[in-house]
Amino acid sequence: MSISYQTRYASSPKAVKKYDTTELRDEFLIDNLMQKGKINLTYTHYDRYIVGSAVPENPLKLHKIDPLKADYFLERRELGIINVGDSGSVEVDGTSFELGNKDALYIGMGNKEIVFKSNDKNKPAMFYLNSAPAHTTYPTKKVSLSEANKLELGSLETANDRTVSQMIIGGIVTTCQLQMGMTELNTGSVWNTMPAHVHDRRMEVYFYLDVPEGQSVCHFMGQPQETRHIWMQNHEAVISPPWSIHCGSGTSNYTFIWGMAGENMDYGDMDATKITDLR
Ligand SMILES: O=C(O)C(=O)C[C@H](O)C(=O)CO
Ligand SMILES: [Zn+2]
Repeated sequence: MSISYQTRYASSPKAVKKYDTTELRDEFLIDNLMQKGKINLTYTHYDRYIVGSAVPENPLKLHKIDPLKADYFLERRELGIINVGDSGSVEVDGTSFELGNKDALYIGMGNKEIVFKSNDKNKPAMFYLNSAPAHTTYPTKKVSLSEANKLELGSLETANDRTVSQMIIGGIVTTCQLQMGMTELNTGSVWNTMPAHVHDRRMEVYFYLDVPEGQSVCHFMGQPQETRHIWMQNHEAVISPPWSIHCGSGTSNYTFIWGMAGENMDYGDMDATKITDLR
C-alpha cells in the first residue's frame, strides 16, 4: 500500500505578511486528514516535523516515505499517536497496544514495523500522528487521558475556561523532542491559548476536533503585531512556525491536539503577548 505524502517548506514572517487567503491556507492548513483506509502525511521543514493520520479499515502499515531516505520510518525518528476515533490498536514490532478514544501512544526510534488496526472496520479508529527526528531510543509507552498531567486554565468570564492534558511530555514519557497533548474547552468557552504566545525555540501544530456540525474555529497566526487568520473545520490541522502566535476562537466549544518539537523541551518556555498589544 502506498502512503500519500506532501512536503511543506518553511516560510519567513516577511513573506507571510504578503500572503492572501489561498496562499496562507496552502502553506499552513492541512485539510486531508482522517481519510478512511488511508495514511496521509505532511512532511514539514519546520523542525522536520511530520503530521498525519491513519484510518484503518483493514490493517495499515507505516511504510517509509522517500524524503526520509531511511530503511524504515522510525530509523531516525520518534512517533506520537492520539486516537480520535473508535477503538483500535497499534502493533509495534509485534507488540499490540489497544488505543481507545483519546488514548495516546509514544513510539521510540528504532521500531521497524508499525501497523494500525481498527477493532471494527465500520467504526474505524482515527489515529492522529506527529513525528520528529530523534537521536536515541526511548521506551514505547501508552498514556490514557486520565493519566495525563492536567492544567486548568482560563475562566468562563473570559470565554477561555479549558483543561490542558499534557500526555506525551517529560515526567510522563521520555522523548527526544516530541511533546503532545490535548486541550478541551468547556461549554460556553471558545478561546484557546489566550493570552497568545510564541516560542521561537519550538514549532507547533494544532489539530482541531470535537467541532460540532455546522460550527468552525478561527485560528490566529502570524507575528503578534501582524496577525492573520485561517478558518478551520473539524479534523483539520494547522502548522504554527516558531515565530507565530497560535490561538483560536470557535463558534462553539471544541477540542484540539497540540504537538511540538524543537530545541527546548520546557512546556512553560513561552513568550506571551499582552492581549491589548495584538495587532
Ligand atoms: O489552551 C492552551 O493554552 C494550550 O493548549 C496551549 C498549547 O498547549 C501550547 O501552545 C503549548 O505551547
Ligand atoms: Zn505554544
